Amino acid sequence: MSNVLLEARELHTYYGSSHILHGVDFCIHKGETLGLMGRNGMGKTTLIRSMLGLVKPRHGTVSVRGDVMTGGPTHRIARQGIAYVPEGRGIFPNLSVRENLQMAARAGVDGQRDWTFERVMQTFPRLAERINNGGGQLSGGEQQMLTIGRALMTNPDLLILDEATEGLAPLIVREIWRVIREIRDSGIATVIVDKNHAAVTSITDRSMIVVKGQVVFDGASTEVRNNPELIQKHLGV
Ligand SMILES: Nc1ncnc2c1ncn2[C@@H]1O[C@H](COP(=O)(O)OP(=O)(O)OP(=O)(O)O)[C@@H](O)[C@H]1O
Repeated sequence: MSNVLLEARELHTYYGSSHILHGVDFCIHKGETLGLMGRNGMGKTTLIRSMLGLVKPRHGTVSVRGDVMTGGPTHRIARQGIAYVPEGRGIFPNLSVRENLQMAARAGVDGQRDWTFERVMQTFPRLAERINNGGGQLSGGEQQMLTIGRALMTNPDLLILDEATEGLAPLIVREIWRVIREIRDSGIATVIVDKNHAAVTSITDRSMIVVKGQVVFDGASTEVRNNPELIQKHLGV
């Protein structure tokens, strides 16, 4: 049996008449960690949205565990063990931290319940201290942690993190990287989009670089790390 979790072939996605993705191929396997990199506006988020059924690609196919599911529906793709932490935050501000987490709880595709409320509390001690606070009362960093906690409560096989550290204070950023490492080590496959290419390439097995809606690199993260020219050309500021 193949262990590909999520795969895309030849994706072309448009917003109105703007052609954003130009034939993108993508795949991630069980337990794999993948960095998705590229400068602003190159199409990383659009690629993720195209695979999750949040925007319908005009050409190409998306398959989840080998089943073609191009264009969604998103909830069916999520039920296949794929959790998405979008840029910006997706929590319920009027519910407490506890309620936010508990309402997301479910068993994974294979019935696994590794990520319990207690384990999320252990992973995010800061959230444990705020358990009865409303989601809206949390700092930006705590809200980001709660969003990741909610995703973990679904016991996913794949977690997609889009700019999880964006705009957060250095101390919180460090804590989020620690958590991402812990998630990776627990065996959950992860796709990590982040501007910090040094952090991304040190935590992932594989990296993809997207330039103007096309994949210009797909290979070992160590190859990116050891190639300053590649970094300068496609990722440097
Ligand atoms: N809803 C939308 N309608 C029209 N154009 C959009 C929309 N969302 C994104 N775009 C455009 O599509 C292109 C790709 O955007 P996308 O968000 O996928 O890039 P990105 O690589 O994720 O970069 P960023 O880090 O800035 O999010 C950009 O030119 C952006 O302006």
